[in-house]
Amino acid sequence: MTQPKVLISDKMDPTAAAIFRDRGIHVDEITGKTPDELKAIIGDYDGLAIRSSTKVTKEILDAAANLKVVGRAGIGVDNVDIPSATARGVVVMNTPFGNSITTAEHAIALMFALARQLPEADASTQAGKWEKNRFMGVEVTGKTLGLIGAGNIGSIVASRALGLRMKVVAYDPFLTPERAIELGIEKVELDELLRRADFITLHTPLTDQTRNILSRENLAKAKPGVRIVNCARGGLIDESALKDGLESGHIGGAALDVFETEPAKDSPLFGTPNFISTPHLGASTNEAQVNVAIQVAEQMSDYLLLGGVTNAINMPSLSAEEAPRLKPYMALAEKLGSLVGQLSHGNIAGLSIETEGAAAELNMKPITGAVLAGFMRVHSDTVNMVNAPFLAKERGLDVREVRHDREGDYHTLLRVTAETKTGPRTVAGTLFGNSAPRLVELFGIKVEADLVGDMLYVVNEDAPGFIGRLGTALGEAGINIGTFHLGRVEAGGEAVLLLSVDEPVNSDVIAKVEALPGVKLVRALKF
Ligand SMILES: NC(=O)C1=CN([C@@H]2O[C@H](COP(=O)(O)OP(=O)(O)OC[C@H]3O[C@@H](n4cnc5c(N)ncnc54)[C@H](O)[C@@H]3O)[C@@H](O)[C@H]2O)C=CC1
Ligand SMILES: O=C(O)CCC(=O)C(=O)O
Repeated sequence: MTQPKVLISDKMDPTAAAIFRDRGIHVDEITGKTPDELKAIIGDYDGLAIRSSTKVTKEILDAAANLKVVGRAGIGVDNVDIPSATARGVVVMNTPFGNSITTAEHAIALMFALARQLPEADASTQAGKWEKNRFMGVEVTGKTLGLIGAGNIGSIVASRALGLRMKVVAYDPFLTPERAIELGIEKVELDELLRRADFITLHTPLTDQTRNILSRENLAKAKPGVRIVNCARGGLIDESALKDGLESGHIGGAALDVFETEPAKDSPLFGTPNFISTPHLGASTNEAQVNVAIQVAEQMSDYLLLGGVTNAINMPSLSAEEAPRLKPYMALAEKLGSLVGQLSHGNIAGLSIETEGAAAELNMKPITGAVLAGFMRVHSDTVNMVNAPFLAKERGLDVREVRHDREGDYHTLLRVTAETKTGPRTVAGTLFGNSAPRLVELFGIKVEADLVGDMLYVVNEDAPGFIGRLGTALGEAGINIGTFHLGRVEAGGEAVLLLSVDEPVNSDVIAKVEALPGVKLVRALKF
């Protein structure tokens, strides 16, 4: 295996680079590049570690010929074009918990800063004004905090607010009543939250549903004097309506850590009364940055070195411990998927993937991903385990997974059945010595073959002399046979031949084999 290369393109705690080096990965830390500069160098790297400054656009991904993984040292992945990454088979990972406490603490800090006008009071005091009567604050005790989004960060904010003796109401369509009880908060609809909250804090990702959630219309519904904190994402609040609300006094204060456009160097909100801002500092503590740096470097190294997948946005998880055990199964799965794909010519409406024996105890998602990758790679060489499930869904392929508890003929078995117009067609394989993939069933006929390199698949009437004629036809074309596998249901019936050959079989040779007496089907295969 060649040494993988990782680029760290945003400022990151040095622990990340140290971990990559310790694990034998070459790492370059090159920050502050323009998109064009990044495009020029990204082709060299297998991994890209980022925070929020690097924008991983389709253009960057198109230039990233070797890229396998993007690791976000943080939570939000809105700076990564996930569909393009998925289409290119690049895994995108984040570190969902490493900076949550820190960000929740920043929201609480901003809430206090608003309640007591700390930035203005500080500026005035340091300007020698001593304006004791100008700064009259409010207590938070007994007030209602409205949480929009009660996930990881929102629930930490809730626990801190309850500790401050606030009442907490939350709007989050995915918050279950049981979880709300567990958190000690009240689940409400957005309108009720707006009507009741003295403070509002936002903790949702930016999605089509949350964009502009505090729109002009919703801000108008808020309780007069409400103080608003946003440490989640710019775009959740209509910034121009927020400015109008602050100027009219309907909104008592607003603290933004995040802006519609970042870096926010000349926001119209600057200078508005009771407005406070920080430059996207939510995650900026020593503790959080060490946490996310360690996590991202470990996760990316596990993927690049062992195939382990943790916290991926576009792929199911696969632990670094499971990965080596699954590796031979994935090779078998890919070969079986590829065999079905090569022999089907696109006439397949669905695939059923079954495991039996030892295979039935394994995490099936990666196995399914590998079957689909093998199956679809027949038509596109950019398909891999990351994008195959998405492509299969796009194509409307019905994919089923079945685990069997029963004992079969083999200690471990993987079976792939294609639903074709002419009925189900099944191939199955096992692992010899727990590591070597072998085909053991081909469309109902028992065979035993290694699917490797160039191969020839022939269906013929089982009759004396056929094998000799086939050998002569291939020999005359200068094609050497490496291995020869024969299977049949009964003597004199239909037989299948699977040959490995030392060179590719071209269409002229296929035509010659097709012309042999008793031949029903010939296909050249490649693994
Ligand atoms: N300012 C900063 O430096 C940081 C900002 N963040 C941002 O904070 C946000 C929240 O992070 P986490 O709590 O870790 O995410 P999370 O995924 O744990 O929680 C998000 C919550 O939003 C809820 N939600 C989704 N759609 C909603 C909708 N339409 N209305 C109401 N609620 C909705 C979800 O159900 C979920 O409970 C993310 O956008 C993240 O990027 C995270 C870390 C640092
Ligand atoms: O890395 C940062 O400073 C930003 C963190 C953030 O916004 C996130 O984790 O979503």
